[in-house]
Amino acid sequence: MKAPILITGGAQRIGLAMAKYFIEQDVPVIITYRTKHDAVQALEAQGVKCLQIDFDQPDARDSLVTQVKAHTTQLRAVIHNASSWDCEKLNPDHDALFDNMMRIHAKVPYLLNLALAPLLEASNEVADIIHITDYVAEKGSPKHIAYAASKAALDNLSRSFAAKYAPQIKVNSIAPSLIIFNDDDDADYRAKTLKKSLMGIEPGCQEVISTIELLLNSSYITGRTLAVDGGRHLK
Ligand SMILES: NC(=O)C1=CN([C@@H]2O[C@H](COP(=O)(O)OP(=O)(O)OC[C@H]3O[C@@H](n4cnc5c(N)ncnc54)[C@H](OP(=O)(O)O)[C@@H]3O)[C@@H](O)[C@H]2O)C=CC1
Ligand SMILES: Nc1nc2c(c(=O)[nH]1)N=C([C@H](O)[C@@H](O)CO)CN2
Repeated sequence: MKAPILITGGAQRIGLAMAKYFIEQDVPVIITYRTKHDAVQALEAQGVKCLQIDFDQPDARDSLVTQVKAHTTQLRAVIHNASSWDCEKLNPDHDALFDNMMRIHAKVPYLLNLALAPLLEASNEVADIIHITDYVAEKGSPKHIAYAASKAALDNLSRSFAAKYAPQIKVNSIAPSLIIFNDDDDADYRAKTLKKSLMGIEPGCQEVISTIELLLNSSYITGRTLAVDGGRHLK
């Protein structure tokens, strides 16, 4: 029996695409979800262990670790995908915004990596931790200041945990720019965003999945950040 992959925020969009991909590859999957999207029922029918976890709740991390340990004795990978793309304009309580961004993007991955390491080390092959960050971790973002800073913190965790857990566990970041739009993104925003990269496309979830597979299949890449950004840094 293969060891499962844990994906946080797996009930919609990129996280859901990851879960569906690994199910198709006959890899056991555990997801966390906050909102019970329609997809959760379908995932459960396909054998995915779906855990309702709101990381803003104080007992969330302990509850997740307890439930994961009750479900499996080993993990093949943990993919920290759950995220809140909040901004200063929509959240005038900047004190709370900063704490919320740091919690979901840095504190939760930090504490889960420490708590779940024994399960990853029990894997019968080299295991992986993958942090899904963002291009703006490198560049910053005047409209998503706290978000970008929290993603930069998450990116830095890759280097510390890579050094701490090698050689049994590899730890890397994937730093996407535009992957998929949100349904409420209007035509003007879409056109403006597409122009920000050299490739000028909305690549879709498979772009991230292919990068995850590259990391899972590598025996050597660790402590690194793989940019998936269409050459945005050169525009
Ligand atoms: N989409 C894109 O183009 C890009 C995405 N990224 C990164 O890729 C990853 C996936 O992106 P995308 O699929 O768009 O992500 P989403 O914005 O769809 O968020 C993914 C999930 O995270 C969950 N989540 C948010 N806050 C919490 C919380 N406090 N507790 C538990 N779950 C929570 C959400 O739950 P709920 O459904 O309840 O809201 C949601 O289902 C993210 O890390 C994102 O930052 C980076 C650059 C571009
Ligand atoms: N949690 C999320 N993070 C990000 C999202 C998103 O929808 N959810 N979207 C983006 C944008 O696509 C941006 O990369 C381009 O405008 C960034 N992060």
